[in-house]
Amino acid sequence: MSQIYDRVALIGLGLIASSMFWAIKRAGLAGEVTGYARSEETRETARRIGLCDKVYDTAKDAVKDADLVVLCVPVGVMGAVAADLAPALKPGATLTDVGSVKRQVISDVTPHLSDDIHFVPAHPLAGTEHSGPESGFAELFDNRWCLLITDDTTDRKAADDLAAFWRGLGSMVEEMDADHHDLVLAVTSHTPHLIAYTMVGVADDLRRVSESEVIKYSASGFRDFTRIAASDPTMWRDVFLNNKDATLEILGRFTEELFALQRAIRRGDGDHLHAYFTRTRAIRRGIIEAGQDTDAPDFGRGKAQ
Ligand SMILES: NC(=O)c1ccc[n+]([C@@H]2O[C@H](COP(=O)([O-])OP(=O)(O)OC[C@H]3O[C@@H](n4cnc5c(N)ncnc54)[C@H](O)[C@@H]3O)[C@@H](O)[C@H]2O)c1
Ligand SMILES: O=C(O)C(=O)C[C@]1(C(=O)O)C=C[C@@H](O)C=C1
Repeated sequence: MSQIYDRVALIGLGLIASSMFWAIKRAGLAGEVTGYARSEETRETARRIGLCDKVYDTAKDAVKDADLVVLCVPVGVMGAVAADLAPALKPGATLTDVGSVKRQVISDVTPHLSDDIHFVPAHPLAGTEHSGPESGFAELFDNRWCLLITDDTTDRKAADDLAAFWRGLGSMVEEMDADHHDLVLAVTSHTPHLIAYTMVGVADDLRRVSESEVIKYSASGFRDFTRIAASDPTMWRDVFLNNKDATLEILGRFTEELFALQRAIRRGDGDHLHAYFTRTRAIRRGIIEAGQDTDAPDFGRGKAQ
């Protein structure tokens, strides 16, 4: 892979930014990578572990002269962070983000940008339950999708360069519009996270099942739930507050299905349960046949079942 940008700035040095940094270096995609983190402690950690060629104390200094600026902060603060650094952006630069929600981020960020900045939002569909500057690794994006959000106002060269950059980071790239992205992710990521949070909360509430039993016997399905439910609370609070409509829509459908299954159990309607589980098994097999089970069951490195 060859260099795509002279200078890339990473804003917010957590899991995604640190993984991007190591993957940029692995592929030689940028001449120089600068970074900014809000807390002094994170900046110190970044300097200690060699995360970024240079770590700056302000976002404005980090983005100066950057050809690509990547916002890697929680969805709820994207607008405020963009407002802070926008005056220092180089004319003609591309601004992107990695937020898990797109429509709200676009409405929060766009008003702060002048016409000579090309904003191309993105979302890598890859993560772990870990966060912070020391949690990243170069392989995080390998063979995972990265969705670029484009429409007829998107600068074509900026989007094509960003797509090449994400391919260089290891991802497969597809373009999508923001509303569709938010609906798809509500189905495949956001609502499943809420369900995992709930199930772990239920187990915790159930005093008749002791904590040690929950730990001892959670070898399979529930263990995956506990991993998901260990994800960063700030990130996920922001996801739900900023993808409200799509999540509520999918959650409504989910509860209807759950009630139907509950009724089938109460009535002893085995045919209903069997037919339902047969349908869902076919979906799982379809995912495996499509070769997209790179992260299950133990995210990232598990073998497909
Ligand atoms: N973790 C995942 O699985 C995953 C996957 C894809 C996309 N994302 C998205 O990527 C973004 C970053 O997530 P992450 O997992 O790297 O989180 P993280 O918690 O590891 O890192 C986020 C960083 O942003 C910093 N930050 C928070 N508020 C800030 C502010 N006001 N100003 C400056 N910095 C601030 C935090 O200190 C932290 O260093 C989020 O928008 C998230 O939705 C996460
Ligand atoms: O494997 C995980 O930890 C994830 O949940 C990653 C995951 C996902 O739901 O697939 C989580 C949020 C993101 O925005 C993208 C990816």
